Amino acid sequence: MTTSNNESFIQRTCLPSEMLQWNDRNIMSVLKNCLGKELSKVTMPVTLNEPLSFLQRVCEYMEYAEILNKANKEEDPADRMKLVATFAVSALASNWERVGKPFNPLLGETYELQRNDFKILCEQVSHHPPISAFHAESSNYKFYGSINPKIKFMGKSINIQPKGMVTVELTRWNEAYSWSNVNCCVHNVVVGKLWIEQLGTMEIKNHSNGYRAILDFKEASSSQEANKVFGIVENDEKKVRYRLFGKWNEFLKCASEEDYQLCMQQKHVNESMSSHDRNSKKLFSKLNSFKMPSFLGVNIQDDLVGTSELKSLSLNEDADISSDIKSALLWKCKERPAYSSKYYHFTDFAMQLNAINPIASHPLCNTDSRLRPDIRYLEEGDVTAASAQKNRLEEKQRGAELSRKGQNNDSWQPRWFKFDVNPLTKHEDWMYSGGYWERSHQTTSQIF
Ligand SMILES: CC(C)CCC[C@@H](C)[C@H]1CC[C@H]2[C@@H]3CC=C4C[C@@H](O)CC[C@]4(C)[C@H]3CC[C@]12C
Repeated sequence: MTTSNNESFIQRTCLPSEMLQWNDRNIMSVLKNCLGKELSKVTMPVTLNEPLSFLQRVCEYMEYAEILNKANKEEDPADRMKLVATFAVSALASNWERVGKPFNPLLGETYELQRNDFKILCEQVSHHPPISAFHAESSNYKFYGSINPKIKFMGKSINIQPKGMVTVELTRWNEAYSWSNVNCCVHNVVVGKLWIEQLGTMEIKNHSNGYRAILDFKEASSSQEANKVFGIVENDEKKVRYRLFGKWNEFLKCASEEDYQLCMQQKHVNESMSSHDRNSKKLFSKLNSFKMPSFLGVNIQDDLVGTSELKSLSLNEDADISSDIKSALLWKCKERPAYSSKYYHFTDFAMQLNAINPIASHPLCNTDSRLRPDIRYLEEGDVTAASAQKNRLEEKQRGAELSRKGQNNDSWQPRWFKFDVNPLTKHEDWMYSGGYWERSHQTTSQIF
C-alpha cells in the first residue's frame, strides 16, 4: 500500500504487517530480575521491540523541522527563541503512546534521511555506554547533538534520562541554541495501560546573546494535567517577553508578557469581586505568590530562576487563563493515521523511516539501519526470524569487540563524527566530520 506524493520518495501508508498486540508480550517475565538495573545492558526479546532502530527514532525529532525555517526568518531574537522552543516541544510529540522499544543500534550503524528541505545523518558512535550522534542540515539551520539514553526499571515504571545536549544553529544569524531533553517515564509496566510521560525542566540557551527559554513539562497529577507544558522566553536582561503554554502531544500557544499580565490582573479583579470574604485569604496568598519568583509554581534549581522579578503564578491558574488570553498558535500536532494503533502507534513520519526508497539515486551505505535483517523481519511480522537475526547480530558485535581487545586495539573510531569542542557553545560533543553526503562509503565496515 503506497502512494506517491510531491516529495521524491514513495510514501507508505502502513507497514507490511500488523504488530503483535501488547498483551501478547509478557513484559514481567523479562523484567522481574531487572529492578534498578540499567536496561541497555539487558537482552530483551524482540516482542518488546518496534521495527525501528534508535537511530531512526532520533530522526523523529525532525518531524516539524519546518518551524526552524520560520525561526531563521525572524528579526526579533525573542521571536526566534519562541520558535526554537516550539521546535523543541514538537520534537517530543511522536513519543505519545509509543511504548515499543527501538532496537539498540550496533556500533558503527548509521542512518540517513533525505527530505526536500533537510538531510540528517545518525551514527552509533559508542556501544558502552550507548551514544547516538546525529547531524541535520538545511539552508536555514543545522540541528545536531548526541543522546545517551539511561533506562532504568523502577518496579512499576521505567525511567528514561536522555543524557546529552542538542544544538540548533540558525544560519542567517550564526547563532547557536542548545538544551538537554527532559526525562521520560513509561508507566504501568506491570499491570494496566502503558503510557508515557515527559517531565522536568528544559532550559534553552542562545549562546550568542543570553536570551533563554525555560519550559516546564508538568507531572501528570491528574488526567487533565497530563502532558501540559508551560514556559517563558526571556531576554538578556531576564525580562520575560513571552509565555508559552500547551501540551507536548497536541499544540503550543504563545502570549505576549503584556497580554499575560493584563489577563492575570483581570482574573484577580473578577475573583475578588465574586467571592470577596470567603476568598480574601486565598487571594492574598495568590497576590503574594504573584510577586514571588517561584517559577510557574514548581521548584527548580536556583540558577534557573535567576533574578527575574515576576516569574508567575501556579500552573493551575495558567491552565485556566489559556482560554481567555490573547494568544497565537505556534504549533499543532498532526493526527496519527487511523490504523496507527495496529502499527506500533507510528505517526505517518515514522511509517516512512524503514522504507527503502526505490527511486533513490544512490546506493544505501552498507551500515544503514534499513539493511538490518532483524528490524526488517519484525516489520514483516516474522518474529522468529527477527529474534534469530537479533541474536546473531548481537553475537557478531560481541565477537568484533573481543577481537579488537585481543589485538590491543580497543578504541573504535566512529566513521562520520568526532568528539570535539563546539566553538559556538564551548561544549564538548560529537560533531559531524563531513564526507558522508559526498558518498565515499567504501571504507565502512561490514557490521550486519
Ligand atoms: C520493556 C518495554 C516496555 C520498554 C519500552 C521502553 C521505551 C518506551 C523507551 C526505551 C528508550 C526510550 C527513548 C530513549 C530516548 C528518548 C529521547 C528523548 O528526547 C525522547 C524520548 C526517547 C525517544 C525515549 C522514548 C521512550 C523509549 C523508546
